[in-house]
Amino acid sequence: MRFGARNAVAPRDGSATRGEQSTMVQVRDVGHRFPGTALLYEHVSFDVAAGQLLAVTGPSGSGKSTLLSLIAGWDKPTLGTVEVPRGARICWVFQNPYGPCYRTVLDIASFPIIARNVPRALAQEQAAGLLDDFGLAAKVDSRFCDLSGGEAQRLMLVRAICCAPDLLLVDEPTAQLDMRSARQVGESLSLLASRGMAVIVATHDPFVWKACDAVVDLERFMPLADAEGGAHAVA
Ligand SMILES: Nc1ncnc2c1ncn2[C@@H]1O[C@H](COP(=O)(O)OP(=O)(O)OP(=O)(O)O)[C@@H](O)[C@H]1O
Repeated sequence: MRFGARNAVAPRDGSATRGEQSTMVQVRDVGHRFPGTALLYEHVSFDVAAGQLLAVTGPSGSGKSTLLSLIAGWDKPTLGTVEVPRGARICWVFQNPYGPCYRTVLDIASFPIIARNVPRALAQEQAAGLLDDFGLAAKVDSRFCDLSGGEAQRLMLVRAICCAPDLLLVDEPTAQLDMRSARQVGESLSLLASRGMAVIVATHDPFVWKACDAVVDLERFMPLADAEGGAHAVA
């Protein structure tokens, strides 16, 4: 699929038209530079609706993580606008899985649910169901530090769902994973989107691209590429 930079990401199941979907992120004509540096990119425009999975790719240093932080509201774009509905819950999954070594997988996953005042037994039941969905049923009693890299990354995704976000931002989730684990993470991200959240993942990984509704390649938005004939988003 190839689409113009201003178009919405295609509906996941093809059933809804663009107007019927709730837009979670609207990026319009965005360009960004840090003080004293050149523009990383310009004229970046796309929408992401609830239930959609979008990859942001580009060479190292092209500004993938920076774009996520503009969407999260941590930074303001130098040019253009980024809009996320007021009150939307945003969750960020970092590149390196992190957790307390001696806590169990079930403890780590259920904590955000317990923190919303759900009784512990019910929270653990909900978390256990999600861990099962993400292939971690056999690991519920394992300690965090005994998990493989892929398992730990999938636990971070489960934990993110347990925070009940509307928008999930995921930064390079497969950087240290083998192909099988990378494919599993791609499938897990797709599962998250199918449950109704908007998911944006910064990634170089073709296994993750495959799972996505669309891919925005920042290389096409670098000022030089623009001078050579215009910017596009591709999928
Ligand atoms: N606060 C900052 N001040 C100045 N420059 C910055 C700042 N944050 C990031 N940069 C620079 O902006 C560029 C884009 O960084 P960013 O981390 O967004 O790239 P990336 O595409 O995610 O890279 P990678 O794939 O290597 O993780 C880099 O050259 C980086 O050094």
